[in-house]
Amino acid sequence: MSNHSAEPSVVRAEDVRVDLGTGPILRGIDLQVPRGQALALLGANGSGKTTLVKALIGLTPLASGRVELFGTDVSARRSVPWPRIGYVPQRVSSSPSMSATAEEVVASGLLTNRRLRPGPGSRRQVRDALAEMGLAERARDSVHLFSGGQQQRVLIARALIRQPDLLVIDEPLSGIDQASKTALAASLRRLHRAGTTIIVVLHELAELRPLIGRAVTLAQGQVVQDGPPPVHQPAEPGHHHPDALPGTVFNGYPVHGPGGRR
Ligand SMILES: Nc1ncnc2c1ncn2[C@@H]1O[C@H](COP(=O)(O)OP(=O)(O)OP(=O)(O)O)[C@@H](O)[C@H]1O
Repeated sequence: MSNHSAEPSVVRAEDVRVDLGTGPILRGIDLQVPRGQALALLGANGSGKTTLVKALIGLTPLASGRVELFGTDVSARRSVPWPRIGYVPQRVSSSPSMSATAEEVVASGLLTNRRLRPGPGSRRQVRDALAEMGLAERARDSVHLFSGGQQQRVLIARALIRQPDLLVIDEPLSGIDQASKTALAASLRRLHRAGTTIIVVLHELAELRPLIGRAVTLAQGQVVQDGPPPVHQPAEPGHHHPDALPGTVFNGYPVHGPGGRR
């Protein structure tokens, strides 16, 4: 990985631990994300992906450790640079057992609007953001009429409206229609080319594979793999591909195939 020592990393997490409920959810997380990187956070259900992205942007308190955003310590959660962050929480309907709370959805709007009063150019910005997500024609329609994928794109447009330096998206591909997946992948590629740092929580790389430069895999609250995106990935996280060669790694897990097989 190249060393961007001239400027602070967009994200720098050191030995992060998060405790929720009865025990540790994340342990010993070290993560540096340089400017302009498109990073996928992979891992099985419950491995801690959502908790990690929320900890990185100050929405979940740390039990110990430290997080810096753009060189500023945000561990105390008082100095999170909201205007530079676009956050799109996990869709409620994509995960009924671990749905985003109303607070989280509201927080995502706060991150977007806290320092911005709608000004003379705001309508244009809204239209531009919706157009970016392929929804220019739907600007005046009520979102409860939208498909899940369209609603997801509206949320992303809300995160994009002020052109954040860091975009954090939780499971954008889950349960959305193919047109929305394609539109989303194209939009994220454009943002990446424009220099936006992107952290995206995914079950599988799928349509976003061409975008992703680095994949970090979590298992049971710890980083178990960090590097270029895996070449092959099983459809079901945590399941080994039947053609896996011994000693290879799929989705972050070493594959121990049968002895003499090549
Ligand atoms: N507020 C909470 N209180 C107690 N436990 C929690 C809380 N939030 C998450 N957890 C637990 O922390 C673990 C990690 O959850 P998290 O949502 O971060 O995982 P994930 O990798 O994003 O999973 P998924 O892919 O299902 O969204 C799970 O065991 C979950 O039950």
